[in-house]
Amino acid sequence: MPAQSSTGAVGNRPIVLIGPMAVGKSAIGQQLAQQLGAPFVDTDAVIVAGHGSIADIFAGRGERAFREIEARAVASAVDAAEGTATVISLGGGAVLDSGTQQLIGRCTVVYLECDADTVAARIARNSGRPLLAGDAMGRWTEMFATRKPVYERLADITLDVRHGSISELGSRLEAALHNYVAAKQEVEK
Ligand SMILES: Nc1ncnc2c1ncn2[C@@H]1O[C@H](COP(=O)(O)OP(=O)(O)OP(=O)(O)O)[C@@H](O)[C@H]1O
Ligand SMILES: O=C(O)C1=C[C@@H](O)[C@@H](O)[C@H](O)C1
Ligand SMILES: [Mg+2]
Repeated sequence: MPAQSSTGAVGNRPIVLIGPMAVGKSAIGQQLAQQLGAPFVDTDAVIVAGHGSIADIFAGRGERAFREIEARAVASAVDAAEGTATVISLGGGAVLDSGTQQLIGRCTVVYLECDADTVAARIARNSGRPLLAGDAMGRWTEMFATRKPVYERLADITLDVRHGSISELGSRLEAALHNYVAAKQEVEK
């Protein structure tokens, strides 16, 4: 039995993780990539590597500039991943951009579904998320209410991440991807 599963069973499209802040996009994305033996890209990390901390970009250049940088980072990541099962974790607000919404139509989009109770402890330890400054939980809840319909509309797969460790959720996501790809192949026959 091989230690890692083949990426073939999860298709040859980039796998894009979306969802609100602190839901686990980066952690579960990295876990999934490791399981699949696939490349992993975290677009927030790409932005930080190229432009400095997200908090500094927001403070110095504003959210609008951040969103422009973010849209370019997502487009480059998706372009570079074309034809492969590269796992790409987006920032929580990346899908608000209409170009990004269109672009990830070429990918398998996974929405990590969560609730305020599950993320509360992680948000309380918040650091480096400028949009959660002040009343972090209030801000998270407000943003989630606005963004939830967008996440739901873009999702090919929805994974409930309210229970389970990062490695358990990685395994559940891999199984969900197998089912999704098999069902798609059946329809295309
Ligand atoms: N299922 C889980 N169990 C325990 N801890 C978790 C779980 N999922 C995520 N975490 C932890 O919660 C924190 C936030 O997770 P992560 O950074 O992956 O969120 P994110 O969705 O990428 O957030 P952002 O939108 O800000 O990038 C991290 O410390 C991560 O290790
Ligand atoms: O939800 C958001 O708007 C954000 C989420 C983070 O991943 C970062 O991209 C940034 O802090 C903004
Ligand atoms: Mg992240």
